[in-house]
Amino acid sequence: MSTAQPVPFLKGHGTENDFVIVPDPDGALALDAAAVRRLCDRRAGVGGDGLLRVVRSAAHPEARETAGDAEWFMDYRNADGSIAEMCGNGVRVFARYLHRAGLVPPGDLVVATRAGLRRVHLAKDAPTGAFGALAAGPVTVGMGRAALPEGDVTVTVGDRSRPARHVGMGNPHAVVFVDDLAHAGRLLDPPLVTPATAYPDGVNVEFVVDRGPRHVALRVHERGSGETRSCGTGACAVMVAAARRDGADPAADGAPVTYTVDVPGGRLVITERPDGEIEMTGPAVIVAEGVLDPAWLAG
Ligand SMILES: N[C@@H](CCC[C@H](N)C(=O)O)C(=O)O
Repeated sequence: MSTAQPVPFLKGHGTENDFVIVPDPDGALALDAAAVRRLCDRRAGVGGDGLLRVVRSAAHPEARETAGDAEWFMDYRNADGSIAEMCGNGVRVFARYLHRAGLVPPGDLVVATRAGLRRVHLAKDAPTGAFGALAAGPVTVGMGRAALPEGDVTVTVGDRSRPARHVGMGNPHAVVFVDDLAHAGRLLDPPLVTPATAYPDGVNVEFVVDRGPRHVALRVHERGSGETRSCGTGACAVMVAAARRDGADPAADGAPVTYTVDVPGGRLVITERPDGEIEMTGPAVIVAEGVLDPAWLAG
């Protein structure tokens, strides 16, 4: 990327899935994969599981057509610089940033993502922070509908192979039910997922245990980021896979179903409605802001 000016940034997280936030309203920054990797580097950079570039939809070629419905586009990148369609924790943090920056009022807003439009609700009566903006409090996101492609998928970690459920949440997921989250091992390397043709663009893998009635816990290995402390789209994929396994299908039952999904970095509450829409509620926190040295960023 090239710029002579200091570049503002913020750091935030949602259930400890952490992000570098780069406001770029006019789409002026050419933020390439190398710059994203530098920013997300936990030792030599700011550090994050991913990066949220905040761009006006009208200023981004992938979002221009949706500018009438959503003023802002979430340009999400994984820590390795790759592009992803959607980030569930990220979109809550993105909305928190927009409000903190005075770009949207609390209440409802629509954010454009590569997976389509996402409706976000920022609670109006949440606690106020030092800058007079909503500092905390839950954020609810309409995450769209899950896709449940047919076909068997297998996930292998070490010498152990297990069946998995393929769930699409705008991005790809393989959900594996296990007896003990420790059995997933250290998850330093991406689990092997077969057949490879099921996921031509890679996959996020969630390992899930039961905690109680309609209450599960997960660990996740994210495509492009490694093991993270949370994944919002992954939690939604897990919720749907757990509901079907438990015999709950809101479209057939005519009643919503809600699961609590614990992640290493906190808790998400997820509801699937009879029309198939999935709503996720969880925290979104901005922890710092500053400026980047343009010379460092240029590499
Ligand atoms: N952590 C995110 C998902 C980020 C994208 C993912 N790694 C992918 O490549 O699909 C979330 O909260 O959903």
